[in-house]
Amino acid sequence: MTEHSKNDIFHASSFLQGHNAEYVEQLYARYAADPASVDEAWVEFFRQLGDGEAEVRAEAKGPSWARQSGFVADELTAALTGEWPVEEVKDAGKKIKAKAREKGVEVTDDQVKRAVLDSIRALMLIRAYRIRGHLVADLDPLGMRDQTPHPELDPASYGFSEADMDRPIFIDNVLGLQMASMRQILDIVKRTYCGTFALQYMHISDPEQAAWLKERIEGFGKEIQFTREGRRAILNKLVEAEGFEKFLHVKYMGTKRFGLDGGEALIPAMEQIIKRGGALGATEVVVGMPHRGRLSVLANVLSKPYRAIFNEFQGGSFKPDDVDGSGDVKYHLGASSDREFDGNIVHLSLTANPSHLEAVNPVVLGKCRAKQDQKHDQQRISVIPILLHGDAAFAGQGVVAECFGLSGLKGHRTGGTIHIVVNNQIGFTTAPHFSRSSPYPTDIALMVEAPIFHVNGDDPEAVVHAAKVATEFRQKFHKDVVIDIFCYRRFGHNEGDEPMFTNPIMYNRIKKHKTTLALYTERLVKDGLIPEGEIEDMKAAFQAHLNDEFEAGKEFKPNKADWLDGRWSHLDREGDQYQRGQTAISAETLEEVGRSLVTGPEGFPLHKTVGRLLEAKKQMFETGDGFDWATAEALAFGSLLTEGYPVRLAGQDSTRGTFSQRHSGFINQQDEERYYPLNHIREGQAQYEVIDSMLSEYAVLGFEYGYSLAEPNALTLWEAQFGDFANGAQIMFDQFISSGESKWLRMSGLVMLLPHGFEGQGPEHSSARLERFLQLCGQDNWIVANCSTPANYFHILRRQLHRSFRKPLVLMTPKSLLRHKLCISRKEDFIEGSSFHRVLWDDAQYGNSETKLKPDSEIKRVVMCSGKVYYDLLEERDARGIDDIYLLRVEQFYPFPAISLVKELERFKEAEMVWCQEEPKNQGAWTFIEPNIEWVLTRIKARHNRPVYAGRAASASPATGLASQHKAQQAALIDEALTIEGK
Ligand SMILES: Cc1ncc(C[n+]2csc(CCOP(=O)(O)OP(=O)(O)O)c2C)c(N)n1
Ligand SMILES: [Mg+2]
Repeated sequence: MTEHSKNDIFHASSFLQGHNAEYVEQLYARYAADPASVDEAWVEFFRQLGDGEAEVRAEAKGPSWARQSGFVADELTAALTGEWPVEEVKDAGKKIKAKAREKGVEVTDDQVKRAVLDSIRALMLIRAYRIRGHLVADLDPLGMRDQTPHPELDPASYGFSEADMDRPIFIDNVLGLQMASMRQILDIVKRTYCGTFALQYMHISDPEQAAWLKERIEGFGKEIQFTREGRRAILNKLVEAEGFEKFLHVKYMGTKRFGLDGGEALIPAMEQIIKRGGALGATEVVVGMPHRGRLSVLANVLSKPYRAIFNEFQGGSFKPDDVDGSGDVKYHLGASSDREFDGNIVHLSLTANPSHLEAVNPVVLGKCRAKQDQKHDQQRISVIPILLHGDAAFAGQGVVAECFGLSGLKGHRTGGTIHIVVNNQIGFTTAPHFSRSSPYPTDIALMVEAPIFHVNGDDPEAVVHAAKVATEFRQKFHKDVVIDIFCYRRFGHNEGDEPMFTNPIMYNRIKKHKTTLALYTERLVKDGLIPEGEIEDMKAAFQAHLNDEFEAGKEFKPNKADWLDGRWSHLDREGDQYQRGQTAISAETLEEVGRSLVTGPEGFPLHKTVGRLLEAKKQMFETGDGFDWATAEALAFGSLLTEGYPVRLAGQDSTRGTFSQRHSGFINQQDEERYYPLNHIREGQAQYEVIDSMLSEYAVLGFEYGYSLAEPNALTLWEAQFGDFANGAQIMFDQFISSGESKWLRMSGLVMLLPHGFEGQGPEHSSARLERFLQLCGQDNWIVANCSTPANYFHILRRQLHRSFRKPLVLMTPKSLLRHKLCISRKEDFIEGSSFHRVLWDDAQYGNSETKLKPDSEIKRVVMCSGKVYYDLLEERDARGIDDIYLLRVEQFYPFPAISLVKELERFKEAEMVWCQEEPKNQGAWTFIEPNIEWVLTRIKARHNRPVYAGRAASASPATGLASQHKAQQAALIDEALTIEGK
């Protein structure tokens, strides 16, 4: 083939993707004129016609493409395989004619050509429907969607006029038929792809998945069919969904409930997922959802008693009176229950969430992952996550994309989420063309090649069918699926809102539009399934039931808060925050963990530097001294593992550690296999999982928080690459981690490791914004700490699991201290007799410093500080030979160690009190700690009853980017802290 013709074909192929019929003509003409020059062109051509991307990419040669595309002429196939000498190809027409003649039919050249063209064009049209049929499908109950006919779906674009509609066309079993007329073909593809059920799947490159979906919906006998009972069940659910909202509308007119009116088909769809999921191995479903329809889901899917909901409307609480907690509005609350379908029991839970749309998604996924891990379910079919979304939020909130990003990753996958978009075609007051750039709100799901079922919410059977196929797909392929329920919102955004201000055209239509239930009833009456009038009895019976529940709601009292059930039953929410917990380990355990840390498998090809690190570690264990930060961490992890507590650490590059300090997986330098020493401590130990996470903070932190909500008996940690980046996950800190227990009575023992410290790396690699976390402290909601020794880090980690309650731990972690010669601990600091210290004494007091301090009564100044700056102060004080300044470290900021400080500062009643920090004055601990220290000083009646500040001046940015400026500032603040005026 000449270069010239290759180019031609290349261009022609790209035309073909636009289904350019002219190209077909050209190719045919070229073939007829000179078969030898176009044999490869045919190959290209068939490739273009192949069903699905996979075939396009397949390396198989011509015949398979030809067959898959349903091409007609055996002769052409043979030509491509070389079974036929190419010269004979031009006789193909003659052969066809001869074959026809044998059957007594005379066929002209034109007829041969037309038959070939018909086949090719028909297949092109069928493929176009598979790809784009959904664009013109009957999805919008309001009929407002742009329905401009699409040229690729128009038979005329392929040369078929009305006169060509009825002759038979060979389509080689595509659509399940050997032959079909264009009229029949159109009928089938329109019913399959353009009805009230429209599957978008041609973006899926996995051939098995695409073929499964196609098989499931395409061809004869694949129409949506429900049994009588199935249809009645749908009707019943619609009666409940509509009746519940109507009841609330009457009883609590104008009270916010974010009604589902217009999207009622959601309820039978969820039922179907639970039912089908249960039949396919699920025993648990975890749901996350926004405000819209939440009360209906609680009542009609999770079976929360109607009376409990009515009681909340009447001002009642969701929790017993004797339980503390600030509570939350009723449309944010979680719930759980067991449902049974066909003998399969499925436990359902709805995760509590804040207003922040979509923020709950990663939390739900983390919970599911924990539950799957507890069931040792590698396939992840036993627990299904369902996430519900509004159309505007799904398109707009970035965390949605982040969660799709997590969906296929080893450390974060959950076997596929079933997403349901309640696509009411509006977000508050904003119409879709203002709120997204893509045709559908679901287009974000294309990124993971999830199948997307677009369905018309006024055809509940289509919706339930989609739910069924979606669930089957998820259980089979363990992958995300999306159901996009096109519907509408009958009233305003909430019940006090007037939609006519902003959307009069839509709302004028809605006013005239019958409800989903009314339309479905008409359909069932028409089909003779229910007698006319019966629906009124059904509705009345349901309203009567609600009335009884309403009365019962007046007296309803929640008798039990459920936060300490199951895996939490050994815990106590009111535990004393001063508990130390048994955090020391035995010398034997220390040795045992140590052995695993320094030994890889025989002959394991380690990186040279890692080998040296292991040698250094060996030294630590041999001498019982010099334990560094990373080793202390590994000791904490390892000892917990031996006690049966799994450890799960996720963060960017966490296996190695951002600062090359952790190396908790040994990497085989030949094949990159990973060996995790912490998983080889002893038989029967718990598992260590370290995850190099996706480059996200928001979703990954949310996921780990979710994990910790479902698993109190594991150490779950999230690590920021640098503490600064944690602010990308601010919603998680504000809305969930700091306040979740108070709002929703849900404890979490999550640990957040945030590298922090001013080492001259510039504005973005210095500060973890300690001040933000301190500002959120209240009601013992979490622990905020900044440890300065490896051993204290070890103890605070272990303490997470060795107290009778769980609290999130926000930990500033070091960078330069990872390798600081003074930042080391000794064996005694880990074993019996040791524990966590909220405040730490001056090293001179331990004899760890060259300075011999004067007696307490002669100490002139106490410099209090936290974290890395302590070592700067220590080194400088010792260098200057100062002996009347005492350095006191605050290791835990919150809960504030008031009792410990009273005890320590009482020793220095006459001394000046200084708070020294590296952070600018408007940042760091200063504004938090100043009043706290003042309280302590007043309490002990100290001479100086307010602390003095020594640190950087207030600043817009956390740190300077100029190394010289950093040095000067750092030297100045140390000097300020260590200089006593008038001395
Ligand atoms: C992150 C966030 N931004 C803004 C809001 C305020 N808000 C609440 S509902 C809503 C509209 C949501 O529209 P959509 O997602 O389509 O759900 P619908 O209410 O239509 O069911 C907005 C903007 C919010 N709750 N969360
Ligand atoms: Mg909406």
